[in-house]
Amino acid sequence: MDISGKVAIVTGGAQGIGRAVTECLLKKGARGVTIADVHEQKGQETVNEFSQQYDNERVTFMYADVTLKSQMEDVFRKTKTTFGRVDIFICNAGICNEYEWERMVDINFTSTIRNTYLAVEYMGTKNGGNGGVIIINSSTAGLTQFPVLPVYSAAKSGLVGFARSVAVRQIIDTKCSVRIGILAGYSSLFSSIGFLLDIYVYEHLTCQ
Ligand SMILES: NC(=O)c1ccc[n+]([C@@H]2O[C@H](COP(=O)([O-])OP(=O)(O)OC[C@H]3O[C@@H](n4cnc5c(N)ncnc54)[C@H](O)[C@@H]3O)[C@@H](O)[C@H]2O)c1
Ligand SMILES: CC[C@@H](O)/C=C/C=C\C[C@@H](O)/C=C/C=C/C=C\[C@@H](O)CCCC(=O)O
Repeated sequence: MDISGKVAIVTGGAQGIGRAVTECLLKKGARGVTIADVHEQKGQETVNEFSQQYDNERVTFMYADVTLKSQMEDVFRKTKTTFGRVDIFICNAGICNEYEWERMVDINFTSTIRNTYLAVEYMGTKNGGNGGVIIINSSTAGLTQFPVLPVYSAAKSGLVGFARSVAVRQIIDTKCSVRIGILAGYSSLFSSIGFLLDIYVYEHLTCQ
């Protein structure tokens, strides 16, 4: 995809993968990128750094919790006002915490679906948008079992099922010119998080 002149929203872009994707979009010539994240300090730091490196008119931070519809609506509305359009939605924000599994399902799964529909509403040609691309950040844990992170794995599997089904039916492509894709990355963090998170599963799923 030719990124030049395109406008993107990246959830969870204050740090980690979302930050790297934001930088990649800027390097490839995106006209504007909005980082939507709950980590205000990191978000501002990232924007300050990228503004110096790339051009301060091209990247902006908005405090937004992906689980709150009104805040995400604000993100789409303001991005459109600031940059004139929205072409790319990187649905990346996520947490990994089996102790707070209900919140994890809300952030990693439920909100991703809600915000995908919101993105289609804003980018789709049906409502006067230019069409676009949605990328959902799942995980290899969504393609296979992950014994130490069962709920994380379930939520990420759900995203794969959702994106595949939407893509195969081609509803949003044909009616709205919006394409959907899914990322399923692996990790180099296992040696540290694997041990810590296994404790929860041990406490709750064993009968000893
Ligand atoms: N790191 C990996 O190895 C790996 C591998 C595969 C998939 N993933 C997925 O990639 C995505 C990003 O992972 P990461 O490693 O960069 O994580 P990270 O913790 O470094 O960054 C996640 C970002 O999401 C933000 N965030 C969390 N909850 C939010 C909310 N409710 N609303 C808005 N923003 C919120 C955080 O503030 C943070 O800036 C996640 O969805 C994760 O599941 C990560
Ligand atoms: C959201 C915060 C982020 O930083 C946390 C990421 C947590 C996990 C990374 C995950 O997305 C990748 C998972 C890949 C799993 C693949 C297969 C497993 O079965 C491998 C298990 C390996 C092991 O047990 O050591």
